[in-house]
Amino acid sequence: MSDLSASPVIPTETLPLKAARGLGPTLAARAHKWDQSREYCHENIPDLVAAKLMGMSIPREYGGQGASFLQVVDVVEEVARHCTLTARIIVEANMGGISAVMAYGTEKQKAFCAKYVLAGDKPAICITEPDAGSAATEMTSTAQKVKGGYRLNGVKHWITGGGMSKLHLVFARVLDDAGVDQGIGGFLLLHDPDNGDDCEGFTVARRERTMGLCGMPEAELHFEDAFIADDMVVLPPSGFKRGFADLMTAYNSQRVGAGTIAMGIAAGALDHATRYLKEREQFGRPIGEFQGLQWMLAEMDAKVHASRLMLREAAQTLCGKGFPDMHLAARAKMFASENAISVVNDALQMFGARGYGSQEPLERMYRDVRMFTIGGGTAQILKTQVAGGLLGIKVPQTRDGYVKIAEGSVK
Ligand SMILES: CC(C)(COP(=O)(O)OP(=O)(O)OC[C@H]1O[C@@H](n2cnc3c(N)ncnc32)[C@H](O)[C@@H]1OP(=O)(O)O)[C@@H](O)C(=O)NCCC(=O)NCCSC(=O)CCS(=O)O
Ligand SMILES: Cc1cc2nc3c(=O)[nH]c(=O)nc-3n(C[C@H](O)[C@H](O)[C@H](O)COP(=O)(O)OP(=O)(O)OC[C@H]3O[C@@H](n4cnc5c(N)ncnc54)[C@H](O)[C@@H]3O)c2cc1C
Repeated sequence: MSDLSASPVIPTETLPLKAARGLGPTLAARAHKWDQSREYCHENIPDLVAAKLMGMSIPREYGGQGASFLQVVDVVEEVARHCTLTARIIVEANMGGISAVMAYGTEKQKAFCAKYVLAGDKPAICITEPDAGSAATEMTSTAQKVKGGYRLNGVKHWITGGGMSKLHLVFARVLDDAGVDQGIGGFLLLHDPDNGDDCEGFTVARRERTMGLCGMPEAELHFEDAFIADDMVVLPPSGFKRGFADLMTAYNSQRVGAGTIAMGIAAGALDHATRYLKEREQFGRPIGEFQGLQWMLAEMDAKVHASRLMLREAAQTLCGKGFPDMHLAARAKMFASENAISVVNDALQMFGARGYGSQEPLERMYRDVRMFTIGGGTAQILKTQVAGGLLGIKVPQTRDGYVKIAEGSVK
């Protein structure tokens, strides 16, 4: 468990954090390559495995380090300063889907998933569909109960790592033998064709061409009667009826991780800007002597630091199921992602034309950071969630949502 007495500011100097700090310059030197080639950073994976950063949050009994979410976010911030792509891999190798399995899974599922993640696999979490993005509970992918398991049907898109990830946690609407909707469950699907584990009925249909994080595949996945055996169903603790709530409770850890990547990019951009303000001279003096830029720098620093504090608070304020509190996670991720875009934008501005070119990492960081008010729950959705918490009311978004509450059909 995390050291809850840890200072809210100074990261605990853990072995993983030391390892991440040691890897920083190497990751930074390679980051441009993945961005330009749009290739996955396979070369980084052995370094992450050797540094025990893949699956550091997995309990020791399954081969991990048993690291807390607080210790994970410290590593994520450090890596994100240098390479967004690698930071996203570390988040999904320690939070979100893998954390749901470690919390809700069977012994077999935990050991099975730990093996892949510890060996370097970044699991994919499959929630979003073409017609169910923010309105995730309107997903139409189904898991029809059949003898020995379930048949998955549907389309998921914007799946991070699609085509690269071996493990997939697929959210789907469970239908019993009679086709009656039971609620939403999580289904573990292995896609590892190089090792003969190709799931029939599962296809990677296409890859998005993205503005940032260019080395990470964002793919559309098709499920056509893909069979998932009973023992690969992640049964949420409250059953399928509240399966979405339980699975999203686990997902809140990934929201904190995603917000930390955004903050880490901004922290890295702040480092670059601070360096440049002392290096660049105009009017016979370092541009850092101009008060306007000094004030910008101070504001950037405050935004990064406030984000860091909120994220570290969320990482260590755990709900009953051992995951970050929903509202703290939403607030931290919303705040960090919006402010990170602003900070990276200002840092790029301080470089003048140089910031707009590829001699500095700022333009890549600016393209990378832009996703974080969208992926992981948009800033708008998270603000609604925070407001609902502040008001102490449910905030249904469908037109009949409030009617159902009034009628008592929705609690
Ligand atoms: C918009 C939503 C919040 C859901 O809204 P709905 O009005 O459709 O449904 P609700 O009644 O609000 O929720 C149903 C049920 O689940 C509980 N819930 C919802 N969210 C959470 C949460 N984060 N933590 C815990 N519990 C949650 C809610 O309280 C209800 O429970 P009760 O029935 O009241 O007990 C939701 O659809 C939403 O979050 N939409 C955004 C979609 C999203 O975040 N997608 C992420 C996909 S993965 C990704 O993007 C990866 C990229 S990243 O870098 O990580
Ligand atoms: C880089 C990247 C990686 C991703 N990785 C994954 C992944 O690994 N797994 C996965 O499942 N998904 C992933 N996603 C998908 C992501 O979760 C969705 O894009 C996100 O939930 C928003 O859904 P949408 O794109 O359909 O936008 P929409 O829901 O169509 O929203 C469009 C706009 O309307 C706003 N909006 C919608 N509803 C409301 C409302 N009720 N109130 C106010 N505003 C509203 C939104 O905030 C947004 O501005 C990823 C997305 C990106 C960009």
